[in-house]
Amino acid sequence: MTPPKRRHPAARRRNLDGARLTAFDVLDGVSSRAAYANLLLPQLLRERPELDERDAAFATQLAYGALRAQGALDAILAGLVSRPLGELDPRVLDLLRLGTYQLIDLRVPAHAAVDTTVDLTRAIVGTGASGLVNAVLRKVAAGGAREQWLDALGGDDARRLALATNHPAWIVDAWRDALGGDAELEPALLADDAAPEVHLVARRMARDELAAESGGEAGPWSPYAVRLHGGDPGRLASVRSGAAAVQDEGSQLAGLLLARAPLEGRDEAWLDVCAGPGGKAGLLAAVRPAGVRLTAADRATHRAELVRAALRDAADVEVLTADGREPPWAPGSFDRVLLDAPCTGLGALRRRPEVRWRRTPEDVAPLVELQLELLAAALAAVRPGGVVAYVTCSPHTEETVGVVDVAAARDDVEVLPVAPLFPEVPGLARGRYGQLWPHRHGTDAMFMALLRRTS
Ligand SMILES: C[S@@+](CC[C@H](N)C(=O)[O-])C[C@H]1O[C@@H](n2cnc3c(N)ncnc32)[C@H](O)[C@@H]1O
Repeated sequence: MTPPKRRHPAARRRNLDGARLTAFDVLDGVSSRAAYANLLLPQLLRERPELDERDAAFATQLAYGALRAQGALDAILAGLVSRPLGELDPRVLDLLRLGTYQLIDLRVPAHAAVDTTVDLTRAIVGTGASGLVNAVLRKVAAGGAREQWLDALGGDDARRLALATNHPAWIVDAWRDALGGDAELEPALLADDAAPEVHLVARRMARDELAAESGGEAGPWSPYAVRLHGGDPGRLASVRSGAAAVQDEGSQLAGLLLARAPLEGRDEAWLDVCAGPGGKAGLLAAVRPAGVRLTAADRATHRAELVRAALRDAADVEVLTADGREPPWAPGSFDRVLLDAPCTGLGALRRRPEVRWRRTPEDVAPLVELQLELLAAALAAVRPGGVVAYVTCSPHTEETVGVVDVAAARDDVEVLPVAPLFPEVPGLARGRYGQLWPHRHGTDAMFMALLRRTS
């Protein structure tokens, strides 16, 4: 006898609001499989052609918004659920976050936000959980919008700033420290929380042509940058062909730093020691003078493969899978070395909405150790007189100024100030080093330093 078919809740998903279901699937992938929202969401949207442009935009707003706002959402929910949030079924917690985000941030009318979330809960988790979700979301709705909720949650100014700007407290502290005080802290954090514009880089085409093709505008700092206000850059023929690529304008400046560094003597061999997935290597290959050979390495095989793909049309390049600390190249082989070091990524949070909650202060020390080793190895890889550009997509003082100051203290190393190489970029100097900020420059918070081997 065939056993009776059990109706799995997923079978009822068909009748659900597609945008909200997709947003839930993103939150669920992030919580249960440590997925990256910026990779998972586009994949789900491709797999669900029934979602029109408006649905896709709403799913994106919901998923990214709820992930960014997780700190405030959880602070609200913790006061309304009798158990610690960590003891809830993770799917129920994600559904509560989605509903709460709609109520306090998007101001979706209570009946729509609550009813659709209860429907999702019934279909995905079961009827038992839908009662809890209904009761909690009604209390959220009764508490008003985000401002009222933040007032009700109370706490000191630091907690309020962290909740209001959607950052964990330790990241707020790191940004305050890097900015040198409170004066610009709130605008900086708000800019770090806002959805970024898409920036393109014109690698093997004129920037004007790229602007015309994409409908974007020339970026203010990099001579290769075009900024887009919307649309899918993957649809552009020049991006498909590799003549252009998506790249934050700050990352473009970090690559240009290496190319612009003053250098005496031989200038034939450049190295990008942490090159994967190949963004900066692609720009370096395009802007290097004729006769320069570019070597690009990455420790991870799959990242080195991505570099190979990014450089597929470039002549005189070599891509290696190599650990920059135990390199296959001889000491002093290169004239210019870019070290775009692995880091916490605290300066690129606006692109990866969930990363701020995944990172912890304990991540910093092991990264600093790696960064110090890689920087020492990068300095060994350049000839006397050669230059090393040290770059991170984080403003955290320990992995930026802290790391470079150690190398700068050596007798055979001299610091070359960054800001004079970019006279067109105001507010760039961080002492002798350079620091871009989303609220000042509309870029990721990239840190840049330039060192010369003197002997
Ligand atoms: C910030 S990413 C580089 C981004 C890249 N420069 C770009 O613009 O596309 C850092 C890279 O360093 C690589 N990495 C980490 N440790 C390394 C090591 N010891 N040697 C070489 N590469 C390493 C990681 O695999 C990662 O791809």
